[in-house]
Amino acid sequence: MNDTPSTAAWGKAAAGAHSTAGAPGPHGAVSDQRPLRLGTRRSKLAMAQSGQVAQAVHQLTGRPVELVEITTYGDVSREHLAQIGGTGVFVSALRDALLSHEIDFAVHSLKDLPTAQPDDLVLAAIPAREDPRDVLVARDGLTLETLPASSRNGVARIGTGSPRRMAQLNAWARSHGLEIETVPIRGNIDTRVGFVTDGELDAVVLAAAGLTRIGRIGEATQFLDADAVLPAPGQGALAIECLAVHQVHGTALAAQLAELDDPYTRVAVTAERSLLAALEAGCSAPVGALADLLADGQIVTEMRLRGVVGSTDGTTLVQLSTTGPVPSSSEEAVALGRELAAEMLDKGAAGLMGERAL
Ligand SMILES: NCc1[nH]cc(CCC(=O)O)c1CC(=O)O
Repeated sequence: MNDTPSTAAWGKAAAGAHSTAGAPGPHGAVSDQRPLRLGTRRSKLAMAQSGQVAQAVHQLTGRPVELVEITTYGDVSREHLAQIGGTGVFVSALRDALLSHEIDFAVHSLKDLPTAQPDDLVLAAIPAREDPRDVLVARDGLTLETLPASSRNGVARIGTGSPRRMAQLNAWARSHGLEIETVPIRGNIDTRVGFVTDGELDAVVLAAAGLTRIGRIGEATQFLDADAVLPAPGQGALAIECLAVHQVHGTALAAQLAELDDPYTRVAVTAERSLLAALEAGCSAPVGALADLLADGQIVTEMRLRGVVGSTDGTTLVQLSTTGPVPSSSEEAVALGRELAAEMLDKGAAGLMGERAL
C-alpha cells in the first residue's frame, strides 16, 4: 500500500540520507549526524504536524530529520470510513512502516489512534496539546446563537460527520430552543470549510487544533465551550510513536523522543482514552471526554475529567464529571477514566453507543 517514499529534510547532511539511515552506527558521535526518518501521511494537516515535530526532533537530537510520505488506505478510499474499518485506517500503514524499519518514528493525531497499543510500539512522546476545543466556522461571522434566526426557515444547516458533534449540537440547540439540522459530511479540512464558503451549508464544526496547524484558525467564528460540546478524547494532542526497543545509531530512540513529552498532557489524554476504552466505544461512537487541570495561580491543584455520550439526535445525553488529585502515574489516570466510564454505564451510556452497545 505504500508508494515510493519521497522525502523532505530538516537540518544539514540530508544528502547522505538514503544509504545509512536506520543502520546501527558503530562510531558514536559521528553517527549522530545521520538522518532520522519520520513517516507521515500526505494530507496538509499531517504534513504540517509532522513538519513541526521534525523541527523539534532535529533541535533535540542535532540530527537531520527526513519526511517519508506513506499513503494510507484512509487517504485513498472514497468509501465511508465506517465501512472500511473505522479508527485504524489512517494509522495502520504508518505502523507497518515502523515495524518493517522503513521509518524510525511517526506522528499521529492522538484522537485518531485506537485505544489498544500494539506490543512492539510505544507512544514515546505526547507533546503539550493545542487547544482541545471544537470550533464553528460559520458564514458571515455568525455563531450557534445567531445562525438559526438568519438561516432559511429559521433552521441552521451545520455540517459534521461526527456522531459526537451531532449529539451535542442537537442537544444544545434543543435546550436553547433553536433549530439546527446536522448534515453528515466528510473530507479534509479544506473540503469541509469549502461547504461554507461555497454557500452549501451555514456552518461546519472542526477541531481548533487542526485549523491552527494548517494556519486557518482565523476562519473560526466561535470557539465552542467544552460544557456545550466536549471534544473527542485526545483531541488537540499529537503522539510520537516508535519501536519500543529500536536502536537508531546506537541510541534508544524512544528514550530520546521522550524529552518531547508533556507529562500533564499525557495524564490528561490517558484518562480520556481510558474512559473511551472502558465504554468499549470506537472513534465513530458519540463519546466526548476532556481532562483539564485546575490551578490556583501557577500551582496545579486538581484534575477534572468530563465525559459525555449521547444519541445523535440530541434527545438523550449522559454527561458526568469528576475532580480529584492530578494522577501521578499512567495507572492512576487509567483508573480515573475507568471510574467515570463505570458511572456513565450505570446511567445508561451503553444504550447510546449504537450497534456496539449491549
Ligand atoms: N477526525 C479528523 C481529525 N483528526 C485530527 C484532527 C485535528 C485535530 C486534532 O489533532 O485533534 C482532525 C480534524 C477535525 O476533527 O476537525
